[in-house]
Amino acid sequence: MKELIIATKNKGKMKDFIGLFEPFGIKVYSLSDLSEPVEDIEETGTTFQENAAIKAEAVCRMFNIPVIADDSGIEIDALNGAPGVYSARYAGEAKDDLANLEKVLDELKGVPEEQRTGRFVCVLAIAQPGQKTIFKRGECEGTIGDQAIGEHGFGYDPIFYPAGSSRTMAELTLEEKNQISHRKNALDKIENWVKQL
Ligand SMILES: O=c1[nH]c(=O)c2ncn([C@@H]3O[C@H](COP(=O)(O)OP(=O)(O)OP(=O)(O)O)[C@@H](O)[C@H]3O)c2[nH]1
Ligand SMILES: [Mg+2]
Repeated sequence: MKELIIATKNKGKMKDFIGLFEPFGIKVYSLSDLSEPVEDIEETGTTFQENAAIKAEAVCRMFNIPVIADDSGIEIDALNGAPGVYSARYAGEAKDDLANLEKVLDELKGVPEEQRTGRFVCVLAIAQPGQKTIFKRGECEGTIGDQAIGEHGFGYDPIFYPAGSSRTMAELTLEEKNQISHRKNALDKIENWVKQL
């Protein structure tokens, strides 16, 4: 079976990726799956693209093989695009999914439904030895609810209604999320690269 390293330690992202790469017959490994421990990579960028590049290129240099990184987040229009690039740490360095979504719900208190629009964004970076890094962006439009509903997924999934859906992203099965997500939409754009692996 073909193998690929994803430069992430996020278990929720990895679940998505395992499902997304399975149809290609590719087994994906996160940085937590490797026998050599990889130190946390500091995300010093101010854009998804910068952070995706930092993660993919650092791990590509370590192992000298092609690596994919995902930098992602949720942009909420009524919050001027926040949490955006800072989604993982919105409520503090602990990267606490529940605290993050509660902070968003708090900040959106009193904001009417039609103004609760936003989107998930995913930028994938492919770093390959001796080559320029490639970037592809995927988005998933939707609205933000007023309470957390659903057990699947991670992050802000329990408060995010994909456009046209009466269920939150966390009420969808992994297979359903993987048909419409920002991650799927970004991965579709590198399908040819994935197929030639
Ligand atoms: O509900 C969600 N469903 C998703 O599908 C999703 N994708 C991203 N996010 C949010 O954005 C942060 C990524 O930040 P991020 O790209 O810096 O990753 P991270 O720091 O968690 O892990 P790593 O990949 O850097 O190791 C995550 O923690 C989440 O808060 C999502 N939330
Ligand atoms: Mg991160």
